[in-house]
Amino acid sequence: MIPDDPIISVRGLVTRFGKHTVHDGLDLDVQRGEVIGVVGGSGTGKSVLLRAVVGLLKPAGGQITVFGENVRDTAPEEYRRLRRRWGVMFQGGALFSSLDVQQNVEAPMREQLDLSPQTRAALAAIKVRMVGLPEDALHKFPAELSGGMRKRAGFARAIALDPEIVFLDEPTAGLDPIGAAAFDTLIGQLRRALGLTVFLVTHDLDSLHAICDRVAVLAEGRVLATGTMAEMQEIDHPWVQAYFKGPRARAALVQKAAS
Ligand SMILES: Nc1ncnc2c1ncn2[C@@H]1O[C@H](COP(=O)(O)OP(=O)(O)OP(=O)(O)O)[C@@H](O)[C@H]1O
Repeated sequence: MIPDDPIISVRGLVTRFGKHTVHDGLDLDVQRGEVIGVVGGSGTGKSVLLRAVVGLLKPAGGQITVFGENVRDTAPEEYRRLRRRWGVMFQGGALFSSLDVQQNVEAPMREQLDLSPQTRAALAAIKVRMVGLPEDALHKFPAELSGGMRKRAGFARAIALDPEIVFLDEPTAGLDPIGAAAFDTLIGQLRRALGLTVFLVTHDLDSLHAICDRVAVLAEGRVLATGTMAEMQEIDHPWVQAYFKGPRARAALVQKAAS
């Protein structure tokens, strides 16, 4: 792969559930090392796009390559090898409720790597520390954690295998503004420290301002526009105007200017 190739490339993606077409010829490129924020109205297919890119959902058409490899048509062993290079945090953290935090973080390691229990435990402890959880969180079950701690634990699991890309589905949803800002800071810090590419599905304008290099707007079954937050101001589309120039957008801008 030549270095300037996109790390993720989606061409002509079509996804359907029965007669309902979610994506109808969607194109998107993500460059290595960038944080891209995927936004769009409810039900426009942001999570479905994420699931298609990581190979959890079979599209009706189009092509998706990650690291230059075709995700859709890989052999199981090849897909397993690809999956090792990315981490996913689904909505709400999506932890296994019957496993404690250490076991949750170890889960991808058990599946993908042949490590001794001691090494796994040591690596899980490092990941938990990296996401800012206290050491005693390791032996807590998801139900014993706050929403913010659960998200951090989900993030620790997403980086368990030292991925090159992390996919985060609405990581700040449901957090109070202080917790959400702290989570944005964490994403920014880990992105810099680990050289991550971040595919971030979000509704959170503050997150877009704080950590995204570029935004991709989903509407009408495709990516309507991509660009910086400043470039979004210039897009002449009713949803884009309402979202990026509405009262919440102005509040987020004021907050950014003050920070
Ligand atoms: N497994 C499924 N079976 C049937 N329909 C589905 C399935 N998953 C998603 N959909 C439909 O696909 C559309 C897009 O869903 P998706 O979850 O990607 O939306 P979204 O943009 O992430 O929305 P939100 O911002 O509300 O989370 C919705 O109409 C949803 O009902």
